[in-house]
Amino acid sequence: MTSLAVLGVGRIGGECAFAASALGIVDELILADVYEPLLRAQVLDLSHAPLDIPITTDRSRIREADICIFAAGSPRNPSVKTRADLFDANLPVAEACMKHLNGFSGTLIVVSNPMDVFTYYFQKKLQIPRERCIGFGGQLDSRRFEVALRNRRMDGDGWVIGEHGEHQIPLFSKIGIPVPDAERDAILTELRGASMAVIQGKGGTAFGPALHITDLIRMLTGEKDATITCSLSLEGEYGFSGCAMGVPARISRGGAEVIGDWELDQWEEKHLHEAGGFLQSLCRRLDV
Ligand SMILES: NC(=O)c1ccc[n+]([C@@H]2O[C@H](COP(=O)([O-])OP(=O)(O)OC[C@H]3O[C@@H](n4cnc5c(N)ncnc54)[C@H](O)[C@@H]3O)[C@@H](O)[C@H]2O)c1
Ligand SMILES: O=C(O)C[C@H](O)C(=O)O
Repeated sequence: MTSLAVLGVGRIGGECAFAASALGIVDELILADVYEPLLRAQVLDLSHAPLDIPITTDRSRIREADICIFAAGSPRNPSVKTRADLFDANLPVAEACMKHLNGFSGTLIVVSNPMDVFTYYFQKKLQIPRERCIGFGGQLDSRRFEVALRNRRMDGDGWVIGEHGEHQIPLFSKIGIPVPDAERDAILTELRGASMAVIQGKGGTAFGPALHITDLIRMLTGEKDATITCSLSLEGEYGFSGCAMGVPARISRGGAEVIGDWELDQWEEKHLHEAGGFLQSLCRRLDV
């Protein structure tokens, strides 16, 4: 039995609730949103699907959930340049959602942006083990990197670490062929704009993140073990603490275990240094 709570059932939260139920990987949904008409509509729409899944909107049940997705708060629109620009808009939302999570002992998947910042915020505020407070974004960024490589007829595993945002770092050293710095920079620029192209065309990203998140849920329920990149509070790994950041991690039923010994090349080290400094400065603004 796996119960999934979703805090914020807008575009991505709603899509995750639907995908996880349709794929049969959760047995109960606990849905919450401040906008009651949307919440009612999502429950109704799901109940009209040929799915046999109990759905509750009783917020007091969130803290009992096995897995909770935090997807509440504002998304970007074309005039919001970076995910970090959502900090001021979404911090009060995270603060408001804290009350539903007091005593939570499951695994929190943080989706709302700036995702790395809220991963750190919830892990520290809730004092849950860092293995059980996982920021989602690395799987999506890594996939986008693979697509960019494929479009250039370069095959290889696309690993992306760092911030889920402008300071993301595609790991060119892991694809097995040398890529000159100028081409790395061009690909990085393309990756920074990858989701904005979706936001401009359809208002927000949904299919990509939702299916990666269901995959993460499968790992957390023990259906499969895998190595992915995700955001975790760091305790000195890669030279950083005082922030959460995308790093390689082994995911299993126990949660996410940081893999701290991946070797990076000079270009990657330089970008990682900038990413860590940037996230540390954002996290210092939190009252944790
Ligand atoms: N990490 C990722 O890869 C990723 C992918 C997609 C979206 N996002 C982020 O997820 C967040 C949500 O995006 P979206 O497109 O679903 O936006 P959305 O506007 O469609 O949905 C957000 C929902 O949050 C609800 N909400 C606001 N305050 C709340 C509160 N205090 N309690 C409960 N619900 C509350 C709103 O009513 C709304 O329904 C954004 O910050 C977006 O940037 C991250
Ligand atoms: O880019 C965004 O604002 C949404 C999300 O973080 C994404 O990467 O799809």
